[in-house]
Amino acid sequence: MHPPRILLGVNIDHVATLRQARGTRYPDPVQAALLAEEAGADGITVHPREDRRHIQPRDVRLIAQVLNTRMNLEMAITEEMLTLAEEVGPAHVCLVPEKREELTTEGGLDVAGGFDACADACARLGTIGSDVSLFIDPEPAQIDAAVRAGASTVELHTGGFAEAVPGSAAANAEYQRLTAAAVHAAELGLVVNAGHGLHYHNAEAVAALPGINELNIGHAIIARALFVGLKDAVREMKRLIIAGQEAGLMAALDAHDHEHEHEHEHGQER
Ligand SMILES: CC(=O)[C@@H](O)[C@H](O)COP(=O)(O)O
Ligand SMILES: NCC(=O)COP(=O)(O)O
Repeated sequence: MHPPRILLGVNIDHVATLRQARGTRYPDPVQAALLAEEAGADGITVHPREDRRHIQPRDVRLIAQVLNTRMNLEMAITEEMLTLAEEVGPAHVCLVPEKREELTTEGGLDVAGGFDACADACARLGTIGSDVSLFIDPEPAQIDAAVRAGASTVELHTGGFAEAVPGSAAANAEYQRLTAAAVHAAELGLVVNAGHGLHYHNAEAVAALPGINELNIGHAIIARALFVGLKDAVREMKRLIIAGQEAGLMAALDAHDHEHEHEHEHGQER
């Protein structure tokens, strides 16, 4: 049976980055969210940061009122953000680590190290009906802790893979790490998403990882939109990740057939 088609969550933070750079009213992330949906986005991701560098709480409130798909609210575990989540009631919340001085999210949430805060946030967000995801490095200990904390989903941080030189030993090692993590998380019953730093040259490979439910992609799509328009940028990314998922499924089938042939040959030798 064919698994469900891979989903694309479009992160629109960087529409707001451009607006905040000049303090104008445009470009409007609300408009971006609706255009992305029209082009086939399966969900819209927003990450209001403590320093308000891009998406503002007001954007989050407005977007929540007009979305036709679902909101994935990325947030640090702070009282202010938990209160915002309770107010807007997003379908999904992804808990992320946050540092003011970072250019972008540098690592995954340390669920094992900050277990009580994560488990409390999962329980609190569960009461408003949000599915809670934890944005983690592709490490078995973090995946195990995510299950214990009560999360339904993990988002594997793909930054290590995205930043490695394509085709290098480091990129291959990161890819193996992501593969093992995706398998491990799925075996534990978690929904497995992935994201961060993905673009038009690496997202297909990540979509081919086993059992990926959704990729969340922002910066590259908004950047591409400058040249081709937001709708085409979303459509292109969607085509790429669906092709990646298909390629991953074909490769898994080939590997499975190969294994059976091997077993058969060895069986006959005995
Ligand atoms: C948590 C995560 O993966 C980030 O990708 C985030 O949503 C991007 O944040 P910035 O765009 O603020 O770097
Ligand atoms: N969680 C990842 C995300 O929302 C998008 O990250 P990026 O594509 O902007 O790096």
